[in-house]
Amino acid sequence: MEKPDTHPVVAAPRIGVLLVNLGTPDAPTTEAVKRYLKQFLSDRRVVEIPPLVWQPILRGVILNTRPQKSAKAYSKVWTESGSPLAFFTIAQMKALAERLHGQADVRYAMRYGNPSIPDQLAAMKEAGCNRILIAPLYPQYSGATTGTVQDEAYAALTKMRWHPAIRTLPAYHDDAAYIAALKTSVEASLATLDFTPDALVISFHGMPERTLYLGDPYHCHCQKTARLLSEAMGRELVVSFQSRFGRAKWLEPATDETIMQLARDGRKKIAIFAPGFSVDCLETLEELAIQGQEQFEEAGGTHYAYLPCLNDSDVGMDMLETLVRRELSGWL
Ligand SMILES: C=CC1=C(C)c2cc3[nH]c(cc4nc(cc5[nH]c(cc1n2)c(C)c5CCC(=O)O)C(CCC(=O)O)=C4C)c(C)c3C=C
Ligand SMILES: [Fe+2]
Ligand SMILES: [Fe+2]
Repeated sequence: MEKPDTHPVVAAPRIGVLLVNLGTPDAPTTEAVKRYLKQFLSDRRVVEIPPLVWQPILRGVILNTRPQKSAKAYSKVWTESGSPLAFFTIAQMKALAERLHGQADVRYAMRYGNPSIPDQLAAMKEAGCNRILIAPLYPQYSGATTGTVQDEAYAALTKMRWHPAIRTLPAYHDDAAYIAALKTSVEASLATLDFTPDALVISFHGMPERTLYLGDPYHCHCQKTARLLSEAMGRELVVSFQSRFGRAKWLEPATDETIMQLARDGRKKIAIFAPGFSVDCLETLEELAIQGQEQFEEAGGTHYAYLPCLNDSDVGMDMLETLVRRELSGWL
């Protein structure tokens, strides 16, 4: 390499915080959803079937059928500001940046779609961030969520000559700040209802059941969140797992079957919430709030309420600020 005339520019050092969520299509169209699902469902942390077997199924069947169906579902919850998952994640980033008073460069990335983790890490490095906290926004750890975010970040670092120091936010499924925020948020939402629920359902995104036996802690993390919240609230919570995908057996009981059974058992008024999602998204606003209500009423239920995620609420941001400041200790 030819020797340049000047020393390379070295930016003033900064602390960076990168909030990372799952990602979402760029638009509620078949094409955009297809692009998104192709990247998402090609992640070997998400679908643990050998690519030689899986890719022909994905490209031949799934990507020719599911995008159209999913695009219809997305269009029911899409807003003027775009996908709910994206705009709530951006709102969280802005609120956290404000709370950290310029002490850190706060950005966000998506594991699938845009902005990508490698692009954001490169931009932060360029801006001088030599210490970066990567915060996957998943309270419960799973290889398919937290694990793959960390894989992607570490892979991006292999392209950098001068690494920033890296910290990662651990799963916070049993953190007192998280449980307290959920209790406050759920109780505040319940107080706005014009009925008293006969049952309170806590729904987590599902995973293939075999991941539990392979050592993924996700199932235990969900159960522990539910137990701690139930103890904190002093009331029973009915645990279930939603969004089944594919033919394998998933964690049970399934949310749709659970709510229909509650109606059949005479529990005609229910409220449901999903604390495994940091922000509201397709899986909560369409599957729980819309489809869930239809299923419950078809089974004879009379009163149904979906309670929102923490999103960028004050109580949710108090919690996120507590977690982030803790991980930044010694840096800030
Ligand atoms: C919160 C944790 C999540 C886990 C665990 C998870 C596992 C998981 N998901 C799929 C397949 C799909 N998930 C989809 C949407 C989706 N999933 C999560 C979160 C978790 N997924 C979120 C936040 C979202 C919503 C995204 C949005 O844009 O709002 C979808 C796409 C939608 C659809 O076509 O139904 C698929 C597909 C698998 C296979 C899996 C476990 C291995
Ligand atoms: Fe999912
Ligand atoms: Fe378990």
